[in-house]
Amino acid sequence: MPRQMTLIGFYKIPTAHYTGMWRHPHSATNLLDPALPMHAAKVLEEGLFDMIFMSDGIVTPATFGDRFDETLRSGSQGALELEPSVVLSMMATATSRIGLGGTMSTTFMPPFHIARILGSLDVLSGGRAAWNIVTSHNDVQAQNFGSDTILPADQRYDRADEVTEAVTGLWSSWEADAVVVDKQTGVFVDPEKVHHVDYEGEHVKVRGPLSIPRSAQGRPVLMQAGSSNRGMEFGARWGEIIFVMGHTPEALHKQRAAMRAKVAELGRNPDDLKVAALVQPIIGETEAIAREKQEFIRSTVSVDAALAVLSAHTGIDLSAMPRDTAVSAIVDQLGGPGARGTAALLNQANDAGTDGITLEEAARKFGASGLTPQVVGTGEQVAEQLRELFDAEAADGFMIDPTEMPGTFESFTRAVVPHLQRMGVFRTAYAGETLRDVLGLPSVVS
Ligand SMILES: Cc1cc2nc3c(=O)[nH]c(=O)nc-3n(C[C@H](O)[C@H](O)[C@H](O)COP(=O)(O)O)c2cc1C
Repeated sequence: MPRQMTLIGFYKIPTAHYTGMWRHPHSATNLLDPALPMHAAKVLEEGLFDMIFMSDGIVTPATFGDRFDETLRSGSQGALELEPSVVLSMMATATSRIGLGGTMSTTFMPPFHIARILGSLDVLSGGRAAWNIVTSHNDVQAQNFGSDTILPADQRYDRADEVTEAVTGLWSSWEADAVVVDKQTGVFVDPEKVHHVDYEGEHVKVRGPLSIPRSAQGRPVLMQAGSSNRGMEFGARWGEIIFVMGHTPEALHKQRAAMRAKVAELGRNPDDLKVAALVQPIIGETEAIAREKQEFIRSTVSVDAALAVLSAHTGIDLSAMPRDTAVSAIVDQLGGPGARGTAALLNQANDAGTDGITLEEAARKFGASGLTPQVVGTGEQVAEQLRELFDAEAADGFMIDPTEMPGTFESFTRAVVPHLQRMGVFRTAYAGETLRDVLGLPSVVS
């Protein structure tokens, strides 16, 4: 079978990367009704997506003007953040095949907690869970978890290695056939097939075993999105799906090749890694309608809301900075935790213009898509652009960044997926029951 594309839907409320998503006339308003995430998951399952994914920021962003006011007032990213595993559990009950990806931070969550929550989701969903492993970014997050400051980035990744070793150890603490449940003999679980983990690192310590058996797919799929050298090293060791952001096909191709090379260096098969690029599709009945939609999105960006998100991402309070400051001048200041990826993206956006862009122009771009590349056109044209990126090996698949919730998922499923299928780059039926089967990833034995 020819190489098949991986598709992941980014479920995020009130907004994903387009700061005005919740205000879009086609977006739902029942944001706290479980019917909304359940519907979104069902729509993506109809479109045979590999997974629905939820990120988690674990803080109300408050860098802009040193207050959370603009974030909350404008409903920009982080204004509302439901705990992913709870929402994913509801999605699980509404679906039977689609993967369920959730984010948990290795910096703040103990390994037993992570292993148990995602392990439970994995067991109860029939082997459909995935863990987006993040190390978090800043002190304000740490302040929600009992510390004044966050560990330095490299130490966070050292801790993440230990937490992931412990979590995967816990997920392996029950042998596959440990559960007996034989009413005749009265044996519930074979204790010979359940083992302590006795993990002891510099940062974490856990005895185990886990209090739940293995899932149908052995353990949840591991996802990651590091962009620093240390982050990529971590991703190469653990990642089965890696998220990337790139402004050009060349930049994406380079990132994918670099990740595959690092994976191979560690003795893993690079084909066991799916590199998923973020894209924001804008789909119209005609190309002209799609362009109008793109312009509508651009024109409804709030510069303050975008600057609030950008401030949170870079760790720099951009509230008092003159709007006509050249972006190149700001990029030079971006050295803080979590800022490198944003700085690199701003540089790419900047390079796209001949004279460079101002802070206000950057905020308008950032507020429309978070600098995620927009893919604009009819369903067929969007499918064609994705197929080109896929065929050029710029990515193994895509994370679909919505501009309307759940409208983007509905139009993508109905207008784009059939063309991808016709082109032979996307499945026409789910292969197998578990997420690992669907992704074509090896099952976990040990
Ligand atoms: C698509 C995508 C989703 C991400 N989701 C989260 C998230 O939910 N929570 C989080 O703290 N960081 C998230 N990140 C940030 C990454 O985990 C990572 O920290 C960032 O890309 C910077 O890389 P570095 O950690 O190597 O510096 C995400 C990044 C991308 C590209």
